[in-house]
Amino acid sequence: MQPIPSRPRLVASILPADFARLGEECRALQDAGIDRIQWDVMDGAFVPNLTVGPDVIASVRRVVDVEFEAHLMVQRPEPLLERWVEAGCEIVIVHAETCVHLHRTLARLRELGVRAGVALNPATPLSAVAHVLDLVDLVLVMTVNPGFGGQAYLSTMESKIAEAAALIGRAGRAIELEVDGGIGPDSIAGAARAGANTFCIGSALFRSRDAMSQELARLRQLATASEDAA
Ligand SMILES: O=C(CO)[C@@H](O)[C@H](O)COP(=O)(O)O
Repeated sequence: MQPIPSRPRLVASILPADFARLGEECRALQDAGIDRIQWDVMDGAFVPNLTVGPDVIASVRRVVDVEFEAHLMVQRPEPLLERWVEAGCEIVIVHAETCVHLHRTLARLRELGVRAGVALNPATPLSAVAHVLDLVDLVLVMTVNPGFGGQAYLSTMESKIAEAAALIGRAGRAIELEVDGGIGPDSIAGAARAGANTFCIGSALFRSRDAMSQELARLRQLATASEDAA
C-alpha cells in the first residue's frame, strides 16, 4: 500500500504535450522531476474529445521509468481494464459516473495488481465513493469539467476537497487526494489548503517548457507552504 505522500505529489497531464513527440516530452517531464505522468484517456463519448489508447502508452512506457496513471474519461471502462495494466500503468483511475458496478470495477483493478483510483466530476457528490474507500488508493476530485486542458480552476470545488480529506481521514487508509484541472501557481495553494496532496498539472507546466524543473519546484513550494498553513 502506498503511504500518503509526505510531500506534495506533482503529476503531469499529457494533454498539452506535443503528441508528435510523446516519448521526448515524457522524458523531459521525468528529467524535470515529475512524480507521475497522467494519461488523459478520452473516448469522445464521456467527454467531447478523443486522445490515446493503451498501445500509445505502452510505446512510451519503453522510454521512461516514471509512474503512469491512466485517467479513464471513457463511457465504458470495464472492457479494457487489463489493457491499461499491460500498457504499464501503475494506477488506473475510473470515473464514478461511468461505472454501474463501481465496487466490482475497483475490486477488479486490485485483482490486476494496480492501484485503483476513482474520479468525481464537479457535480458528482462525494457520497459516490463513500462505500468503496476500502478498495481505492486514490480519489481524484475534478476541478474542471473534463475534456480539455487550459480551463479555469473551479474554486467552488475546495469545499468538496475538504470534505474528501475528512472522509479519507476517517477511513484510516493511505489514500491519495488528487485534484485535476486548472492547477497552477494561482490555484495550487487553495487546493492544498483544502486538503489535496496530489496535483495534476497540464497547461501551467507546459507553459514553462523551457524551465520545467524550476516551475515544478515553485509549484511544490506553493503546495507545501499551504499544506503547512492549513
Ligand atoms: O483532465 C483534464 C481535462 O479533462 C485536464 O484537467 C488535464 O488533466 C489538466 O489540464 P490543465 O487544466 O492543467 O491544463
